[in-house]
Amino acid sequence: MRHKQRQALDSIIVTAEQMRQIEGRIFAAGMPVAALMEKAAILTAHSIQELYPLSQVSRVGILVGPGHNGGDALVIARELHLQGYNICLYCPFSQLKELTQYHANYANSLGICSYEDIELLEHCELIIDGLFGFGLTRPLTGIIVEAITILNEWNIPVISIDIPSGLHTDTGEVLGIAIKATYTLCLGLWKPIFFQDQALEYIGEARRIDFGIPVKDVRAIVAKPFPLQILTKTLAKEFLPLPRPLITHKYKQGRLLLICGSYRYAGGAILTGLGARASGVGMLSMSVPESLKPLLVSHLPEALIIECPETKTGAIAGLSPLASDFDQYDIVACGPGLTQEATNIVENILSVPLPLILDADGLNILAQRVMVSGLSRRVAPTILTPHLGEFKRLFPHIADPGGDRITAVKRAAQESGAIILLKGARTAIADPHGTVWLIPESTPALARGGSGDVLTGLIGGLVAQNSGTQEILSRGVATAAWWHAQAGILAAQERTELGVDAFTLSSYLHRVGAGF
Ligand SMILES: NC(=O)C1=CN([C@@H]2O[C@H](COP(=O)(O)OP(=O)(O)OC[C@H]3O[C@@H](n4cnc5c(N)ncnc54)[C@H](O)[C@@H]3O)[C@@H](O)[C@H]2O)[C@@H](O)CC1
Ligand SMILES: Nc1ncnc2c1ncn2[C@@H]1O[C@H](COP(=O)(O)OP(=O)(O)O)[C@@H](O)[C@H]1O
Ligand SMILES: [K+]
Repeated sequence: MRHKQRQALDSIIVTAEQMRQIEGRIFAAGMPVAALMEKAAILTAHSIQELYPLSQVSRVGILVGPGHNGGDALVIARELHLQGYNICLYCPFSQLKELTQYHANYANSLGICSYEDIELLEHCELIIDGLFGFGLTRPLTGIIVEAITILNEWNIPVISIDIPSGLHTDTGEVLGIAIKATYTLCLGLWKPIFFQDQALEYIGEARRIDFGIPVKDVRAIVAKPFPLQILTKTLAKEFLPLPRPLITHKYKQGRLLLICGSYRYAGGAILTGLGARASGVGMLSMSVPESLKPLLVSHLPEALIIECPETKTGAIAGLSPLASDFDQYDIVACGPGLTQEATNIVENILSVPLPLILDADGLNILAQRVMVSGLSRRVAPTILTPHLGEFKRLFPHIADPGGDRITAVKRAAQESGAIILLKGARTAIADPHGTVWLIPESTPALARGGSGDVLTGLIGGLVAQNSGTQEILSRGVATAAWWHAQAGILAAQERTELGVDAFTLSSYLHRVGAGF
């Protein structure tokens, strides 16, 4: 049980303020500050030694800041020195926090040299960045900016302690300038920065150092349901409808209606259908313009393809009676490849009393008609899956979603009453109650036309098999996004990042489940 609770810390994200409060509880309960620093820094030193053993690297430059990030750096400096590494420190600050000053004095007594000129570290084979951690709130200036500018131009691997110095812990914003790390060793608990697109190129590869923060202290500060959560493999596994019940039938395994496609964007409909197919959904129906029916049947023979009357240019003009019998479905997904001509389809579908996913042109039409504010009046939940461009059109007043994406998606969900999935390198999913799910890893191989269509079908098919409260629904959406990203990673490993077209991606989806 306690092991499971510890494991749960893998999926929690805390803000800088929450981290401060958790730390505060530990200190108030009697843990000496120096002892906690020692625990965290010793484990960090071990990780550094694993990554860069003495057999490969001997000259190590360590950047020491004025606060406890600098204190960690000095404990690491001492340990690596004692192990035989050749250490030199860069510390341009005259005032250090008391504990940091003690460690600086001791490092000095061991004969570890310390410089105020960054150029003297140029011949190091590894740099450890302990300038600033989650205590940084104001922009860097002066000599530190110059030092980081020089350092970022060197071709030396950098390990950042806790976070790359110069980044805001919560938003991932660059405060003046920031260190570009090769690895970042996150101390204790994951922070939002690790899931903010704008910070990713500074973080490099991220690892968490679990130095034994008591679960009860985390629980006391971050109440359930946790406001920021990572969709881990364990959580995804719990949600996938595997194994299937022995006694079941197709109508019990989810009934999904996709409304998609046009003469212009016929491929989008196929890809959405293939995403849905991979979800294992029991019964897939697809409403498409009538002239596309033969094409869709040839690609998705198992699906019920419902032909709809079409406009002169080949967009859906209206839903046929079969597609309008909404008792037959558990969920509807609408949008990929519709074109903006299908305005009345989107307007009408909003009044259907079923969970509804809107993507692509579904979103564009929603934005154009300024219908977002009406979503909260829907009797069933709505799921919007915008990329950044679509998000800006839907929520033009929400400040710079390219910056602090986590806050932006949370606000959008709270304002609209919909579940919002904001696509990106780290896709974020927010529900109207304030929970945000983050997808911890993905691949730029997915940045290709059509991969979003596959995602829409996959979400629809998965959620159709396990719909329920809004909480369950948002977790289902997040699980589908995790699944999609994992399939991308798997495909990119085998075929390089250039080999993951959307059709190929859809053919890798089933292999993710097979790996469980
Ligand atoms: N969370 C935890 O439980 C633990 C945290 N530890 C370390 O403590 C760090 C946080 O330490 P602190 O709160 O001391 O903060 P930091 O070490 O992150 O930096 C804050 C210090 O930098 C100064 N400062 C802030 N902005 C500045 C600027 N623009 N220019 C120059 N100086 C500036 C502040 O006056 C303060 O002294 C973490 O990142 C981590 O490395 C560890 O020691 C062990 C345990
Ligand atoms: N740099 C990236 N890293 C990881 N995933 C990405 C990246 N860029 C895009 N993606 C993913 O690819 C998909 C693209 O979707 P979208 O833009 O809707 O494409 P389309 O509409 O052409 O199908 C999303 O799931 C998104 O998260
Ligand atoms: K740092």
